[in-house]
Amino acid sequence: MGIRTGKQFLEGLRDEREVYIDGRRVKDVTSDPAFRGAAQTIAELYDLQHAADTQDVLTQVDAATGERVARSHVLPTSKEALVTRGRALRRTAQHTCGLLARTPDFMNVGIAALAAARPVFDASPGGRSFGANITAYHQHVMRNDLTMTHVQVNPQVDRSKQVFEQKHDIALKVVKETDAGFYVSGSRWVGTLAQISDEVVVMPSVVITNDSKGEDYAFAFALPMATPGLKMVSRPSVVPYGAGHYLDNPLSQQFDEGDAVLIFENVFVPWERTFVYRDPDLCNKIYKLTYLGEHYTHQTMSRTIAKAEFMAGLAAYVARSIKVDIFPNVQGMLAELLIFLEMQQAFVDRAEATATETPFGTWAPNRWPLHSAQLNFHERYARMIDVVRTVSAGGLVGVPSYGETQGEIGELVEQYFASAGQTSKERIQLMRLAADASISAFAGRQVLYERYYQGDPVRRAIGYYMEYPKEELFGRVDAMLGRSFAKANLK
Ligand SMILES: Cc1cc2nc3c(=O)[nH]c(=O)nc-3n(C[C@H](O)[C@H](O)[C@H](O)COP(=O)(O)OP(=O)(O)OC[C@H]3O[C@@H](n4cnc5c(N)ncnc54)[C@H](O)[C@@H]3O)c2cc1C
Repeated sequence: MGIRTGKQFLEGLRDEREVYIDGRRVKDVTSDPAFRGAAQTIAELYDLQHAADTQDVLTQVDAATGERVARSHVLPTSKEALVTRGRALRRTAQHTCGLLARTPDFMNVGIAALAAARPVFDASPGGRSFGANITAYHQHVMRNDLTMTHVQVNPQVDRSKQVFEQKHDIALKVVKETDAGFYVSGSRWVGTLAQISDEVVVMPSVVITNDSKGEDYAFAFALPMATPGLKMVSRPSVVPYGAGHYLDNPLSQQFDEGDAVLIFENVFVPWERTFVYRDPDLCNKIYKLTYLGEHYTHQTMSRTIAKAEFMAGLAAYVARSIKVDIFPNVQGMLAELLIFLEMQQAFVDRAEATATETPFGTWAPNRWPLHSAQLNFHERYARMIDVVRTVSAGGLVGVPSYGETQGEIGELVEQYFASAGQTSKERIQLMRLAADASISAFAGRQVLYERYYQGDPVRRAIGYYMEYPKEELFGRVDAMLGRSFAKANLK
C-alpha cells in the first residue's frame, strides 16, 4: 500500500474500537468533539506525505516494493540516512509546533529500532523465537502506514511494592496460554493518542524485578485498537467544546492528542504478534540492547526544537505587539528563550554529527546530548510558559472571546481592544493563542507531558549519572592533581 492520505487514515479509525469518555462510549472518534481536532491534525500529517514540497522530505521510495514509505519507518544504515530522517522529524514537528507530541513518527522510529535489533528477540527463555515477528510487524506498519500508540507503565496502586505484590492486582498480566497464543487481563497506562491510533504496542514494562514472580507481567506485543476485549478509558478532554469561539482555544482544538488507560479483558494475543514473552530480564534491558532510547529521543528532541521555536516566537510576538520589548528586563527574558532554542538545536545537531554504528549495522544518534536535552527540557518548557505569561501579563485575561468581535457589541470591541501594533481582532486572536499556550488546561497538560512522557525524570537522571562514561573526566582531574603536585615542588 505505501503512504496513506489523511482521508484513508480517518476511514481506518471508523471501526469497533471501544473508547469511553465522560461516562459515555464514543461512536466515531473522527467526529466526536473530544477527538476530531487531533484526528484531523494527524490526517493533515498524512496529507503532507503527498504534498509536492514535503513529499521528498518526509518519505522515500522503498527499494523492495517501489512504494513510498515514511522516512521515520526506515532503519538508518548510515549517518547521512540518520540526518535525513532527522530532517523529516523536524519538518513533521513544525506542522504542529511540537504541540501534538505523539505524531506517528514517534512510534515509527521505535518499531524500526526494535526491528533493526532483531537478534535480541530470538533468544526467549521459553525457547520461542520472536525475531521474525518484530521484522514482520515493522513491515506491516510501514507498508500500511499505520499509527501506533504504546503503553508501558503498570498502574499506580502502591509504588512501594513490586507489581506482583500488589493488594489490588490490576496490572496487565498473562492469564492463559494456548498453542495459538496467550490471553491477557488487566490495565496499562497511559496511552497517548490511543483513541485515534490504529494499533497499540504493549511495550515491556522496564521496572520489573528479574524474579520469576514477575514473568506473568513481562511481555511485549501489538494488537489493533478494535481487538475484542480492549477498552480505552479516556481522561476528560481539554477541548472546551461546550462554549466560546474556535479561536479562543486554537491549540486545544487542534492538538489535544488524548491520553487513555487501556483495560484488557481476557484479550487474545497471537504468537505472531508477540515480541517478548515471560522475560523480565529482556524487558529491563530492552532499551539498551535495541538503542530504542536513542531513536525515540531523536524524534522527541527534534520535536521540541519546533516547540521551542514556537514558544520563543510567541513570547517575542506578544512583547512586540504591546511594545514591551523595549525594556531590558523583557529583552532578557526573550533572550533566555532564544538561548533555550539554540541549545535544543545544538543538542540534536551534535547527536546526529556524533552518531555511531550499532552492532546491527544501523546507525544510532549519540545518546548523551539527546538524553541531556530530554532530561532538562521539561524545566525549560515550564520556564518558556512562564515567560509567555510574564510578558503577556493582564493581556491574557484582558481580552474577550473572539466571538465578541462578531456579537452585539462588536463595534465597541473593535475600539477598545487594539494594541500599539494590532487591531482589536488581531490582538484578541493573539492573546487567546497566548492564553491557550500558557494558562489553559491544554497548557497544564503539556507541562505534565514534557515531564513524564519518557518516564520519571528523577529515576532517569539517576540512570544518566550511573551510566555516563566518566573515566575521561576523572582522568582530567588526575592530570590536574599530578601537575599541581609537580609544580608545588614538594621535597
Ligand atoms: C501526559 C502523559 C502522557 C503519557 N503518555 C504515555 C504513553 O503514551 N505511553 C506510556 O507507556 N506511558 C505514558 N505516560 C506514562 C509515563 O511513562 C509515566 O507517567 C512515567 O513513567 C512516571 O510513572 P508514573 O506516572 O506511574 O509515576 P510514579 O512512578 O507513580 O511516580 C510518582 C512520583 O513518585 C516518585 N517515585 C515513584 N517511584 C519512585 C522510586 N522508585 N524512586 C524514586 N522516586 C519514585 C516519582 O519521581 C514521581 O514524582 C504518560 C504520562 C503522562 C503524564
